[in-house]
Amino acid sequence: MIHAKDLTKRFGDLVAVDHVSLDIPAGQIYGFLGPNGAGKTTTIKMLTGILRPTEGKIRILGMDMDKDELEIKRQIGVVPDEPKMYDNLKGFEFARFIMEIYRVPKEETERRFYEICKAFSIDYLDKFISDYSHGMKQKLMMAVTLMRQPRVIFLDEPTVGLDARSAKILKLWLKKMAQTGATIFLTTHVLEVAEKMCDRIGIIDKGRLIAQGTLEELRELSGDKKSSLEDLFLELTGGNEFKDIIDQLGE
Ligand SMILES: Nc1ncnc2c1ncn2[C@@H]1O[C@H](COP(=O)(O)OP(=O)(O)OP(=O)(O)O)[C@@H](O)[C@H]1O
Repeated sequence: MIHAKDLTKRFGDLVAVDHVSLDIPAGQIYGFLGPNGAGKTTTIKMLTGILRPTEGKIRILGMDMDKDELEIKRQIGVVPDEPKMYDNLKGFEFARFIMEIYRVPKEETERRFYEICKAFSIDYLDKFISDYSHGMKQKLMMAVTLMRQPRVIFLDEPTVGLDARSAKILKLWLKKMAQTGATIFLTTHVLEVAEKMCDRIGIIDKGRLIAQGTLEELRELSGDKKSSLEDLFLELTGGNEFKDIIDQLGE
């Protein structure tokens, strides 16, 4: 469903994403982890057609990004870390606008939209988006994305800004969608989110995919079957310099 081969993005001399290859089948929740500036957002932007790769090939839902970019964009769902929305619209107007652009079956989608709003406690649809907090915008963006039931969904840091209840609902909703065959790609710094909900995890560092697999496979890679994802992550991305700092701090 999500397939990338040797995906690379250079910004001048900086190689932000360096020959990353991914193969994520239908029904899988894939967690993309990495330190700040590792290349997660740049990867998502390329996979969703927002940024053109310097090198590499992308296929989503069996379509080639070079040839079918518009159709891919019509079929996928994207929840960016900083959703850009129309400040001068009210929440329910924004939802209608999205329904029109994507030409979805209106009645059924509207019913699902209100069901999702209820689950996420979105009770501010008659207010202007300009008056929303970051978390309120994030939730509305999720609701208008999930109401379309896309078969492939990308979420950049989806739990940032969400309260504990909304984060829990989101996890359950995404799991339910994956069970019905949707493919979900999410980035997160919250290792607990990755540990609890992702079927497979990829770790990117300085643009390179340094490890990929189930939690079990990552544990085997480190040779310690009991490691937590936090230990594995720090071991893979930390280096000796980090260990020295931790030692100095007495951990
Ligand atoms: N438009 C751009 N122009 C130049 N450099 C960029 C641009 N976008 C990203 N970068 C650089 O590419 C690298 C990867 O950035 P990216 O935003 O993909 O990281 P990230 O893993 O999402 O980080 P974070 O966890 O902090 O959000 C960084 O060094 C960043 O400064």
